[in-house]
Amino acid sequence: MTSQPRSLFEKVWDAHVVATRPDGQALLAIDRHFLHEGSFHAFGMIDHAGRRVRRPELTFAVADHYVPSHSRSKPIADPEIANMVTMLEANAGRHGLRHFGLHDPAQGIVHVLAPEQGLTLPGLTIVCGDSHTSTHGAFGALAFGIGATEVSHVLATQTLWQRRPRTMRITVHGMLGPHVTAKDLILAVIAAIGADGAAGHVIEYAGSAISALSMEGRLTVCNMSIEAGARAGMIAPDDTTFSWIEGRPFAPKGELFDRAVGQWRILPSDPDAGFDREVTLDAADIAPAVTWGTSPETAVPVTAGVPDPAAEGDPVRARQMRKMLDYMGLTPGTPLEEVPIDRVFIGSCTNARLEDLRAAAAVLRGRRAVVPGLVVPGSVPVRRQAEAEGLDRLFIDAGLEWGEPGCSMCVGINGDLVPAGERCASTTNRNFPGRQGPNARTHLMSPAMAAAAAVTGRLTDVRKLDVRKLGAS
Ligand SMILES: CC(C)[C@H](C(=O)O)[C@@H](O)C(=O)O
Ligand code: SF4
Repeated sequence: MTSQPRSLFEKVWDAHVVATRPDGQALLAIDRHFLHEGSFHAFGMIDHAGRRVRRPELTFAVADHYVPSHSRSKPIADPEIANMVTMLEANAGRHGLRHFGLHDPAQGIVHVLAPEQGLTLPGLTIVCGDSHTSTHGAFGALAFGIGATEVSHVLATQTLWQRRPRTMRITVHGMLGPHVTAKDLILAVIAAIGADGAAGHVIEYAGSAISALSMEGRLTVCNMSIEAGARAGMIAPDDTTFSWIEGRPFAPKGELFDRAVGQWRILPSDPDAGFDREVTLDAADIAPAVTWGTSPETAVPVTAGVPDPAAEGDPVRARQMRKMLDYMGLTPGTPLEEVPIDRVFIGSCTNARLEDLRAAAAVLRGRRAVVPGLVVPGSVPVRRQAEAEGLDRLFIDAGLEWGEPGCSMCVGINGDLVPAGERCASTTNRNFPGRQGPNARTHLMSPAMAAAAAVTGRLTDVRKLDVRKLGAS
Protein backbone atom coordinates (compact mmCIF):
# COMPACT_ATOMS: atom_id res chain seq x y z
CA MET A 1 0.00 0.00 0.00
CA THR A 2 1.38 3.39 -0.90
CA SER A 3 0.34 6.33 1.21
CA GLN A 4 -0.03 9.92 0.10
CA PRO A 5 3.29 11.82 0.35
CA ARG A 6 3.17 14.28 3.24
CA SER A 7 5.14 17.31 4.27
CA LEU A 8 6.79 17.76 7.67
CA PHE A 9 3.96 20.08 8.68
CA GLU A 10 1.29 17.58 7.59
CA LYS A 11 2.92 14.76 9.56
CA VAL A 12 3.04 16.80 12.76
CA TRP A 13 -0.45 18.23 12.25
CA ASP A 14 -2.07 14.84 11.47
CA ALA A 15 -0.46 13.26 14.53
CA HIS A 16 -2.08 15.86 16.80
CA VAL A 17 -5.65 16.20 15.54
CA VAL A 18 -8.03 15.01 18.26
CA ALA A 19 -11.31 16.07 16.62
CA THR A 20 -12.56 18.08 13.64
CA ARG A 21 -15.49 20.49 13.59
CA PRO A 22 -17.92 20.86 10.66
CA ASP A 23 -16.45 24.32 10.00
CA GLY A 24 -13.08 22.66 9.38
CA GLN A 25 -11.38 23.67 12.61
CA ALA A 26 -9.30 20.97 14.23
CA LEU A 27 -8.76 20.35 17.91
CA LEU A 28 -5.02 19.86 18.39
CA ALA A 29 -3.31 18.13 21.30
CA ILE A 30 -0.61 20.42 22.66
CA ASP A 31 2.70 18.91 23.81
CA ARG A 32 4.35 21.96 25.37
CA HIS A 33 2.87 25.16 26.68
CA PHE A 34 5.27 27.97 27.53
CA LEU A 35 4.23 31.04 29.51
CA HIS A 36 5.87 34.39 30.20
CA GLU A 37 4.79 37.35 32.33
CA GLY A 38 2.08 38.24 29.80
CA SER A 39 0.12 35.15 30.88
CA PHE A 40 -1.47 36.78 33.95
CA HIS A 41 -4.60 37.57 31.94
CA ALA A 42 -5.12 33.92 30.95
CA PHE A 43 -4.56 32.75 34.54
CA GLY A 44 -7.20 35.27 35.59
CA MET A 45 -9.62 33.67 33.14
CA ILE A 46 -9.14 30.08 34.33
CA ASP A 47 -9.15 31.16 37.98
CA HIS A 48 -12.39 33.02 37.37
CA ALA A 49 -13.90 29.88 35.83
CA GLY A 50 -12.66 27.82 38.78
CA ARG A 51 -10.45 25.61 36.58
CA ARG A 52 -7.01 24.13 37.16
CA VAL A 53 -4.11 23.72 34.75
CA ARG A 54 -4.90 20.43 32.98
CA ARG A 55 -1.31 19.21 32.41
CA PRO A 56 1.02 21.12 34.74
CA GLU A 57 3.94 18.84 33.76
CA LEU A 58 3.71 20.10 30.15
CA THR A 59 3.42 23.75 31.13
CA PHE A 60 6.51 25.90 31.79
CA ALA A 61 6.69 29.48 33.05
CA VAL A 62 9.62 31.73 32.16
CA ALA A 63 10.38 35.26 33.36
CA ASP A 64 11.89 37.19 30.43
CA HIS A 65 10.04 40.32 29.26
CA TYR A 66 10.15 42.29 32.50
CA VAL A 67 13.38 41.10 34.11
CA PRO A 68 16.12 43.68 34.67
CA SER A 69 19.27 43.43 32.57
CA HIS A 70 21.35 45.26 35.13
CA SER A 71 21.90 44.21 38.74
CA ARG A 72 19.79 41.32 40.03
CA SER A 73 21.04 41.43 43.58
CA LYS A 74 18.62 44.22 44.55
CA PRO A 75 14.81 44.05 44.27
CA ILE A 76 13.29 45.47 41.06
CA ALA A 77 12.80 49.19 41.73
CA ASP A 78 9.68 49.83 39.60
CA PRO A 79 6.69 48.31 41.48
CA GLU A 80 4.68 47.64 38.30
CA ILE A 81 7.54 45.77 36.65
CA ALA A 82 8.27 43.87 39.87
CA ASN A 83 4.60 42.92 40.07
CA MET A 84 4.67 41.33 36.59
CA VAL A 85 7.58 39.11 37.61
CA THR A 86 6.06 38.10 40.96
CA MET A 87 2.60 37.49 39.45
CA LEU A 88 4.10 34.88 37.11
CA GLU A 89 5.83 33.22 40.03
CA ALA A 90 2.61 33.22 42.08
CA ASN A 91 0.50 31.81 39.22
CA ALA A 92 3.07 29.11 38.47
CA GLY A 93 3.33 28.28 42.19
CA ARG A 94 -0.43 28.04 42.69
CA HIS A 95 -0.79 25.66 39.74
CA GLY A 96 2.33 23.61 40.46
CA LEU A 97 4.22 24.58 37.30
CA ARG A 98 7.98 24.52 36.72
CA HIS A 99 8.92 28.17 36.93
CA PHE A 100 12.16 29.56 35.53
CA GLY A 101 12.29 32.74 37.59
CA LEU A 102 14.63 35.68 37.91
CA HIS A 103 17.23 33.75 39.92
CA ASP A 104 16.95 30.36 38.22
CA PRO A 105 20.27 29.09 36.79
CA ALA A 106 18.47 28.25 33.52
CA GLN A 107 16.55 31.55 33.21
CA GLY A 108 16.47 33.26 29.84
CA ILE A 109 14.24 34.37 27.01
CA VAL A 110 11.62 31.63 26.67
CA HIS A 111 12.58 30.98 23.01
CA VAL A 112 16.23 30.59 23.97
CA LEU A 113 15.65 28.68 27.20
CA ALA A 114 13.24 25.98 25.94
CA PRO A 115 15.50 24.61 23.17
CA GLU A 116 18.48 24.84 25.49
CA GLN A 117 16.72 22.82 28.20
CA GLY A 118 15.59 20.15 25.74
CA LEU A 119 11.94 21.14 26.13
CA THR A 120 11.69 21.87 22.41
CA LEU A 121 11.83 18.62 20.44
CA PRO A 122 11.05 17.51 16.86
CA GLY A 123 7.48 16.61 16.01
CA LEU A 124 5.89 18.35 19.00
CA THR A 125 3.13 20.92 19.03
CA ILE A 126 4.31 23.93 21.01
CA VAL A 127 2.37 27.08 21.88
CA CYS A 128 3.05 30.21 23.89
CA GLY A 129 1.27 33.53 24.21
CA ASP A 130 4.03 35.13 22.19
CA SER A 131 4.33 35.66 18.46
CA HIS A 132 7.96 34.53 18.27
CA THR A 133 7.03 31.01 19.34
CA SER A 134 7.69 30.23 15.66
CA THR A 135 11.34 30.01 16.78
CA HIS A 136 10.91 26.43 18.02
CA GLY A 137 10.02 25.24 14.51
CA ALA A 138 13.78 25.09 13.93
CA PHE A 139 13.63 21.60 15.49
CA GLY A 140 10.83 20.37 13.24
CA ALA A 141 8.17 21.17 15.83
CA LEU A 142 4.89 22.88 14.94
CA ALA A 143 5.17 25.97 17.12
CA PHE A 144 3.13 29.14 17.04
CA GLY A 145 2.01 32.10 19.11
CA ILE A 146 -1.49 32.30 20.56
CA GLY A 147 -3.65 35.00 22.18
CA ALA A 148 -4.73 35.28 25.83
CA THR A 149 -8.06 33.46 25.38
CA GLU A 150 -6.28 30.61 23.62
CA VAL A 151 -3.68 30.52 26.40
CA SER A 152 -6.48 30.05 28.92
CA HIS A 153 -7.98 27.28 26.72
CA VAL A 154 -4.64 25.47 26.58
CA LEU A 155 -4.11 25.93 30.32
CA ALA A 156 -7.50 24.38 31.03
CA THR A 157 -7.55 21.61 28.39
CA GLN A 158 -4.06 21.12 26.89
CA THR A 159 -5.75 21.36 23.48
CA LEU A 160 -6.40 24.15 20.99
CA TRP A 161 -8.85 24.76 18.11
CA GLN A 162 -7.04 25.74 14.94
CA ARG A 163 -7.85 26.26 11.29
CA ARG A 164 -5.48 24.20 9.15
CA PRO A 165 -2.97 26.62 7.62
CA ARG A 166 -1.73 26.47 4.04
CA THR A 167 1.82 25.39 3.35
CA MET A 168 4.70 27.19 1.69
CA ARG A 169 8.19 25.89 1.03
CA ILE A 170 11.05 28.36 0.85
CA THR A 171 14.11 26.72 -0.66
CA VAL A 172 17.46 28.46 -0.39
CA HIS A 173 20.00 26.86 -2.73
CA GLY A 174 23.76 27.20 -2.51
CA MET A 175 25.95 28.43 0.33
CA LEU A 176 26.02 31.74 2.18
CA GLY A 177 29.15 33.84 1.63
CA PRO A 178 31.62 34.93 4.34
CA HIS A 179 29.97 37.01 7.12
CA VAL A 180 26.54 36.35 5.61
CA THR A 181 24.45 34.81 8.37
CA ALA A 182 21.08 33.25 9.11
CA LYS A 183 19.84 36.76 9.99
CA ASP A 184 20.75 38.06 6.54
CA LEU A 185 19.08 35.03 5.01
CA ILE A 186 15.76 35.57 6.79
CA LEU A 187 15.85 39.33 6.15
CA ALA A 188 16.35 38.54 2.44
CA VAL A 189 13.40 36.13 2.54
CA ILE A 190 11.13 38.74 4.15
CA ALA A 191 12.29 41.41 1.70
CA ALA A 192 11.50 39.01 -1.16
CA ILE A 193 8.01 37.91 -0.09
CA GLY A 194 6.92 40.91 2.02
CA ALA A 195 5.90 41.37 5.66
CA ASP A 196 2.59 39.58 4.99
CA GLY A 197 3.94 37.38 2.21
CA ALA A 198 3.38 34.16 4.13
CA ALA A 199 0.06 35.11 5.78
CA GLY A 200 -2.06 32.04 6.51
CA HIS A 201 0.84 29.68 5.74
CA VAL A 202 3.25 27.50 7.63
CA ILE A 203 6.66 27.86 6.01
CA GLU A 204 9.06 24.97 5.59
CA TYR A 205 12.61 26.20 4.99
CA ALA A 206 14.62 23.82 2.84
CA GLY A 207 17.66 23.66 0.60
CA SER A 208 21.41 23.37 1.09
CA ALA A 209 21.81 26.82 2.67
CA ILE A 210 19.28 25.86 5.36
CA SER A 211 20.67 22.40 6.13
CA ALA A 212 24.15 23.93 6.42
CA LEU A 213 22.94 26.21 9.24
CA SER A 214 23.72 25.45 12.88
CA MET A 215 20.78 25.08 15.27
CA GLU A 216 21.39 28.68 16.36
CA GLY A 217 21.05 29.85 12.76
CA ARG A 218 17.93 27.77 12.19
CA LEU A 219 16.36 29.26 15.32
CA THR A 220 17.09 32.75 13.96
CA VAL A 221 15.40 31.90 10.65
CA CYS A 222 12.29 30.33 12.18
CA ASN A 223 12.08 33.12 14.78
CA MET A 224 11.39 35.72 12.11
CA SER A 225 8.83 33.64 10.16
CA ILE A 226 6.20 35.69 11.94
CA GLU A 227 7.70 38.87 10.44
CA ALA A 228 6.75 37.45 7.03
CA GLY A 229 3.21 36.96 8.36
CA ALA A 230 3.56 33.16 8.62
CA ARG A 231 1.66 31.11 11.19
CA ALA A 232 4.83 29.11 11.84
CA GLY A 233 8.19 28.19 10.34
CA MET A 234 9.67 24.70 10.31
CA ILE A 235 12.94 23.01 9.38
CA ALA A 236 13.29 19.25 8.94
CA PRO A 237 15.18 17.69 11.86
CA ASP A 238 18.50 16.05 10.96
CA ASP A 239 21.76 14.99 12.61
CA THR A 240 22.55 18.62 13.47
CA THR A 241 19.25 18.72 15.38
CA PHE A 242 19.71 15.37 17.12
CA SER A 243 23.22 16.02 18.34
CA TRP A 244 22.16 19.45 19.64
CA ILE A 245 19.35 17.86 21.67
CA GLU A 246 21.31 14.93 23.12
CA GLY A 247 22.12 15.36 26.81
CA ARG A 248 19.91 18.43 27.38
CA PRO A 249 18.15 18.36 30.78
CA PHE A 250 14.58 17.59 29.59
CA ALA A 251 15.55 15.56 26.48
CA PRO A 252 14.96 11.81 26.42
CA LYS A 253 17.97 9.85 27.69
CA GLY A 254 19.77 6.63 26.71
CA GLU A 255 17.60 4.11 24.91
CA LEU A 256 14.66 6.52 24.94
CA PHE A 257 16.76 9.03 23.05
CA ASP A 258 17.68 6.45 20.38
CA ARG A 259 14.03 5.48 20.02
CA ALA A 260 13.05 9.15 19.74
CA VAL A 261 15.66 9.76 17.01
CA GLY A 262 14.16 6.81 15.11
CA GLN A 263 10.76 8.55 15.22
CA TRP A 264 12.23 11.96 14.38
CA ARG A 265 13.91 10.57 11.25
CA ILE A 266 10.46 9.87 9.77
CA LEU A 267 9.39 13.52 10.10
CA PRO A 268 11.07 15.23 7.09
CA SER A 269 8.81 15.94 4.12
CA ASP A 270 8.42 13.02 1.71
CA PRO A 271 10.17 13.67 -1.62
CA ASP A 272 6.89 14.22 -3.50
CA ALA A 273 5.09 16.17 -0.79
CA GLY A 274 3.07 19.06 -2.20
CA PHE A 275 3.06 22.66 -0.99
CA ASP A 276 0.47 25.35 -1.67
CA ARG A 277 3.29 27.74 -2.59
CA GLU A 278 6.97 27.41 -3.46
CA VAL A 279 9.57 30.18 -3.27
CA THR A 280 13.20 29.78 -4.26
CA LEU A 281 16.21 31.93 -3.37
CA ASP A 282 19.88 31.64 -4.21
CA ALA A 283 22.20 32.00 -1.20
CA ALA A 284 24.86 33.59 -3.40
CA ASP A 285 22.54 36.59 -3.91
CA ILE A 286 22.29 37.26 -0.15
CA ALA A 287 24.50 40.00 1.31
CA PRO A 288 24.88 41.35 4.86
CA ALA A 289 21.59 43.22 5.27
CA VAL A 290 20.20 46.20 7.15
CA THR A 291 16.68 47.59 7.23
CA TRP A 292 16.15 51.23 6.29
CA GLY A 293 12.45 51.55 7.17
CA THR A 294 9.92 50.60 9.83
CA SER A 295 9.15 47.10 8.57
CA PRO A 296 11.51 44.11 8.36
CA GLU A 297 10.63 43.88 4.65
CA THR A 298 12.74 47.02 4.08
CA ALA A 299 15.91 44.93 4.41
CA VAL A 300 18.48 45.65 1.69
CA PRO A 301 22.18 44.85 1.23
CA VAL A 302 24.22 47.26 3.36
CA THR A 303 26.01 48.30 0.17
CA ALA A 304 22.76 49.84 -1.16
CA GLY A 305 21.56 53.39 -0.82
CA VAL A 306 18.45 54.73 0.92
CA PRO A 307 15.70 54.13 -1.68
CA ASP A 308 13.90 57.00 -3.38
CA PRO A 309 10.08 57.07 -3.19
CA ALA A 310 10.11 59.20 -6.38
CA ALA A 311 11.36 56.15 -8.26
CA GLU A 312 8.49 54.00 -6.92
CA GLY A 313 5.71 53.45 -9.47
CA ASP A 314 3.03 52.49 -6.96
CA PRO A 315 1.73 55.70 -5.30
CA VAL A 316 0.51 53.89 -2.17
CA ARG A 317 3.89 52.28 -1.67
CA ALA A 318 5.64 55.62 -2.39
CA ARG A 319 3.58 57.28 0.34
CA GLN A 320 4.44 54.49 2.80
CA MET A 321 8.12 54.88 1.92
CA ARG A 322 8.01 58.64 2.56
CA LYS A 323 6.40 58.07 5.93
CA MET A 324 9.03 55.52 6.88
CA LEU A 325 11.93 57.71 5.72
CA ASP A 326 10.48 60.59 7.67
CA TYR A 327 10.26 58.50 10.85
CA MET A 328 13.75 57.11 10.28
CA GLY A 329 15.20 60.57 9.48
CA LEU A 330 16.79 59.37 6.23
CA THR A 331 17.31 61.11 2.88
CA PRO A 332 16.81 59.16 -0.38
CA GLY A 333 20.03 58.33 -2.16
CA THR A 334 22.27 58.41 0.93
CA PRO A 335 24.59 55.38 0.90
CA LEU A 336 23.50 53.28 3.89
CA GLU A 337 27.15 52.98 4.94
CA GLU A 338 27.14 56.73 5.57
CA VAL A 339 24.25 56.60 8.03
CA PRO A 340 25.54 57.37 11.56
CA ILE A 341 24.19 55.39 14.50
CA ASP A 342 23.81 56.37 18.16
CA ARG A 343 23.90 53.00 19.90
CA VAL A 344 23.84 49.26 19.42
CA PHE A 345 21.82 46.48 20.97
CA ILE A 346 22.96 42.88 20.67
CA GLY A 347 20.36 40.53 22.10
CA SER A 348 16.79 39.10 21.75
CA CYS A 349 15.35 35.69 20.93
CA THR A 350 16.50 36.26 17.34
CA ASN A 351 20.21 36.74 18.01
CA ALA A 352 21.35 36.22 21.61
CA ARG A 353 22.68 32.69 21.48
CA LEU A 354 26.32 31.72 21.83
CA GLU A 355 27.08 31.73 18.10
CA ASP A 356 25.64 35.26 17.86
CA LEU A 357 27.76 36.55 20.73
CA ARG A 358 30.86 34.89 19.30
CA ALA A 359 30.26 36.55 15.93
CA ALA A 360 29.85 39.98 17.52
CA ALA A 361 32.85 39.48 19.83
CA ALA A 362 35.08 38.46 16.91
CA VAL A 363 34.40 41.82 15.28
CA LEU A 364 34.96 43.74 18.52
CA ARG A 365 38.19 42.00 19.51
CA GLY A 366 40.98 44.56 19.72
CA ARG A 367 38.62 47.39 18.78
CA ARG A 368 36.67 50.10 20.63
CA ALA A 369 33.02 50.94 20.15
CA VAL A 370 32.54 54.63 19.39
CA VAL A 371 28.89 54.59 20.50
CA PRO A 372 27.25 53.14 23.63
CA GLY A 373 25.85 49.65 23.41
CA LEU A 374 24.26 46.86 25.39
CA VAL A 375 24.89 43.14 24.94
CA VAL A 376 22.26 40.91 26.55
CA PRO A 377 22.75 37.14 26.37
CA GLY A 378 19.63 35.06 25.71
CA SER A 379 19.93 32.93 28.84
CA VAL A 380 22.00 32.33 31.95
CA PRO A 381 23.68 29.27 30.34
CA VAL A 382 24.61 31.42 27.30
CA ARG A 383 25.92 34.11 29.65
CA ARG A 384 28.00 31.59 31.63
CA GLN A 385 29.48 29.98 28.52
CA ALA A 386 30.22 33.37 26.96
CA GLU A 387 32.05 34.35 30.16
CA ALA A 388 33.96 31.06 30.19
CA GLU A 389 35.17 31.94 26.68
CA GLY A 390 36.05 35.49 27.68
CA LEU A 391 33.50 37.08 25.36
CA ASP A 392 32.22 39.35 28.14
CA ARG A 393 35.76 40.82 28.43
CA LEU A 394 35.84 41.52 24.70
CA PHE A 395 32.52 43.36 24.94
CA ILE A 396 33.46 45.28 28.08
CA ASP A 397 36.95 46.15 26.78
CA ALA A 398 35.29 47.47 23.62
CA GLY A 399 33.18 49.76 25.84
CA LEU A 400 29.86 47.92 25.67
CA GLU A 401 27.67 46.94 28.61
CA TRP A 402 27.24 43.25 29.45
CA GLY A 403 23.74 42.55 30.73
CA GLU A 404 21.68 39.86 32.45
CA PRO A 405 19.47 37.62 30.26
CA GLY A 406 16.03 38.73 29.10
CA CYS A 407 14.14 40.55 26.34
CA SER A 408 15.61 43.89 27.39
CA MET A 409 15.92 46.52 24.64
CA CYS A 410 14.20 44.32 22.05
CA VAL A 411 10.89 45.69 23.31
CA GLY A 412 11.96 47.83 26.28
CA ILE A 413 9.23 46.81 28.70
CA ASN A 414 11.79 46.21 31.46
CA GLY A 415 12.81 49.85 31.08
CA ASP A 416 15.79 49.39 28.69
CA LEU A 417 14.75 51.95 26.07
CA VAL A 418 16.46 53.58 23.10
CA PRO A 419 16.12 57.34 23.79
CA ALA A 420 13.78 59.30 21.50
CA GLY A 421 15.33 60.30 18.18
CA GLU A 422 18.28 57.94 18.57
CA ARG A 423 19.23 55.46 15.87
CA CYS A 424 19.98 51.94 17.09
CA ALA A 425 21.80 49.17 15.22
CA SER A 426 19.90 46.20 16.62
CA THR A 427 20.00 42.42 16.29
CA THR A 428 16.28 42.18 17.10
CA ASN A 429 13.34 41.29 14.86
CA ARG A 430 10.96 44.26 14.81
CA ASN A 431 11.51 47.87 13.80
CA PHE A 432 8.06 49.46 13.77
CA PRO A 433 7.76 53.01 15.13
CA GLY A 434 8.31 53.04 18.88
CA ARG A 435 9.35 49.39 19.15
CA GLN A 436 12.52 50.15 21.13
CA GLY A 437 11.14 53.31 22.73
CA PRO A 438 9.02 56.33 21.73
CA ASN A 439 10.50 57.85 18.55
CA ALA A 440 13.45 55.47 18.61
CA ARG A 441 14.82 54.38 15.21
CA THR A 442 15.74 50.75 14.71
CA HIS A 443 17.93 49.23 12.01
CA LEU A 444 17.73 45.44 12.05
CA MET A 445 20.89 43.46 11.26
CA SER A 446 23.04 40.50 12.28
CA PRO A 447 25.25 40.45 15.41
CA ALA A 448 28.44 40.84 13.35
CA MET A 449 26.92 43.80 11.51
CA ALA A 450 25.78 45.43 14.76
CA ALA A 451 29.30 45.01 16.16
CA ALA A 452 30.77 46.54 12.99
CA ALA A 453 28.40 49.50 13.37
CA ALA A 454 29.50 49.93 17.00
CA VAL A 455 33.14 50.17 15.92
CA THR A 456 32.66 52.72 13.13
CA GLY A 457 29.62 54.59 14.48
CA ARG A 458 27.74 54.10 11.22
CA LEU A 459 26.06 51.31 9.29
CA THR A 460 28.98 49.21 8.08
CA ASP A 461 29.63 46.28 5.80
CA VAL A 462 31.35 43.86 8.19
CA ARG A 463 33.14 42.29 5.20
CA LYS A 464 35.25 45.44 4.97
CA LEU A 465 36.72 44.96 8.46
CA ASP A 466 39.53 42.52 9.08
CA VAL A 467 37.82 39.94 11.29
CA ARG A 468 39.34 36.67 12.43
CA LYS A 469 37.19 33.91 13.90
CA LEU A 470 37.48 33.36 17.65
CA GLY A 471 38.64 29.98 18.87
CA ALA A 472 35.81 27.84 20.23
CA SER A 473 37.26 28.08 23.74
C1 LIG B 1 4.95 40.79 24.69
C2 LIG B 1 4.73 39.69 23.70
C3 LIG B 1 3.32 39.23 23.75
C4 LIG B 1 5.24 40.08 22.33
C5 LIG B 1 4.96 39.04 21.25
O1 LIG B 1 3.89 38.45 21.15
O2 LIG B 1 5.78 38.80 20.42
C6 LIG B 1 6.71 40.34 22.39
O3 LIG B 1 7.44 39.21 22.74
C7 LIG B 1 7.19 40.90 21.09
O4 LIG B 1 8.21 40.45 20.58
O5 LIG B 1 6.55 41.81 20.58
S1 SF4 C 1 13.26 38.98 22.83
FE1 SF4 C 1 11.91 40.42 21.81
S2 SF4 C 1 10.91 39.30 20.20
FE2 SF4 C 1 11.77 37.82 21.61
S3 SF4 C 1 10.11 37.31 23.01
FE3 SF4 C 1 11.31 38.97 23.93
S4 SF4 C 1 10.30 40.85 23.27
FE4 SF4 C 1 9.53 39.22 21.95
